[in-house]
Amino acid sequence: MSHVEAVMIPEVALTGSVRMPVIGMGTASGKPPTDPAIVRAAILEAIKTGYRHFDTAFGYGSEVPLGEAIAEALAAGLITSRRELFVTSKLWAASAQPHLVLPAIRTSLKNLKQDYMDLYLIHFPLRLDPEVRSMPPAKEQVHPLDIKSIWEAMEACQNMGLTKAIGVSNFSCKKLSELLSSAKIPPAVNQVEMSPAWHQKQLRQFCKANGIHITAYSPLGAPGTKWGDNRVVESDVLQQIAKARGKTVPQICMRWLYEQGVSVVPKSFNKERMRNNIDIFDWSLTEEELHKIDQLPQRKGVLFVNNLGPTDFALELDAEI
Ligand SMILES: NC(=O)C1=CN([C@@H]2O[C@H](COP(=O)(O)OP(=O)(O)OC[C@H]3O[C@@H](n4cnc5c(N)ncnc54)[C@H](OP(=O)(O)O)[C@@H]3O)[C@@H](O)[C@H]2O)C=CC1
Ligand SMILES: O=C[C@H](O)[C@@H](O)[C@@H](O)[C@H](O)C(=O)O
Repeated sequence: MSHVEAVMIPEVALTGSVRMPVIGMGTASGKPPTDPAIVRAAILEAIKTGYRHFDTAFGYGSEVPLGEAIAEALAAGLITSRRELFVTSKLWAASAQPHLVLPAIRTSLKNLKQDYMDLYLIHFPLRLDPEVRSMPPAKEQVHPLDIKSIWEAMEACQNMGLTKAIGVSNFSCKKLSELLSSAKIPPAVNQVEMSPAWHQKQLRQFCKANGIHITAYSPLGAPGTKWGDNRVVESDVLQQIAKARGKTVPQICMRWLYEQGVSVVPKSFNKERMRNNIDIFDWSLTEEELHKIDQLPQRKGVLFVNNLGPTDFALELDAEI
């Protein structure tokens, strides 16, 4: 494939007729968020490169620039219809109470300048007091999530046509079991950390058995962010595989994740790197390479304690698989 052509990204069927491109562009840049003008330009570049799926959240501050980039892409004829795109956003934990869900999705849609989103996720399995604006919150401002009632409100959003599908993020097998015991609409997706350094074998098995699709976040180990580190990009094993194949370590990560049957949301606002991350569809990993990745040391990288502080509640969430 020529390097000026857009890459065609395959899709996965979620629920009903909803199809999601298996790679989406991540848009989280931490605090303070990246300048919206830079985010908007990066998203436009991503659309030119072939990205059709965008992962945002109320908490990222990237909904507004994403909405602007979509409007600009339509005006410039890069896409002919909003329906060519797949947009995911997430319910911020300070809105994780049943009566706040509808206002929250409406706010996100207003930010996005859209009348529907494709996928709406509960961002975290916890609730914060509505006035919480920054992390870490005070210990008394953090509460368990009332999964049954919050999921009913999510189901109402789908039934009203405000989102095509609903799902969760950062949910363990335990939290998913609780949700499934009362859900009328099962979650289409669980978006969780997954990379060669955190394989999520148990959770993947559980999700497969229950028809829940997994989306991998921090697929490169989130190098250069406040919540990630360099252990994936600096892994000797991954570097050796990459060198032998004439690929980059991020490409080895992306291809490995794709071969595991999950979708992936890498974040890069850099033109070369965002293209590099999706150039993975015309080659595959060998049995031997897969075996080497299977043997890599495993450790969860993105931890609740980093956002909430080292409370018993955060430690408990981090210990769930
Ligand atoms: N649901 C949740 O709780 C969470 C969801 N997410 C979602 O997942 C997305 C991706 O995860 P994220 O945590 O950002 O981590 P990633 O593993 O995608 O890593 C992103 C970092 O890697 C750099 N990078 C990207 N591509 C390359 C490359 N080819 N070579 C070298 N460096 C590269 C980026 O910098 P640069 O931009 O300069 O290229 C950035 O610093 C987020 O943006 C967000 O949408 C993430 C965390 C939690
Ligand atoms: O400042 C940190 C950010 O808010 C971070 O906690 C989130 O961006 C999280 O990693 C996510 O992407 O969902």
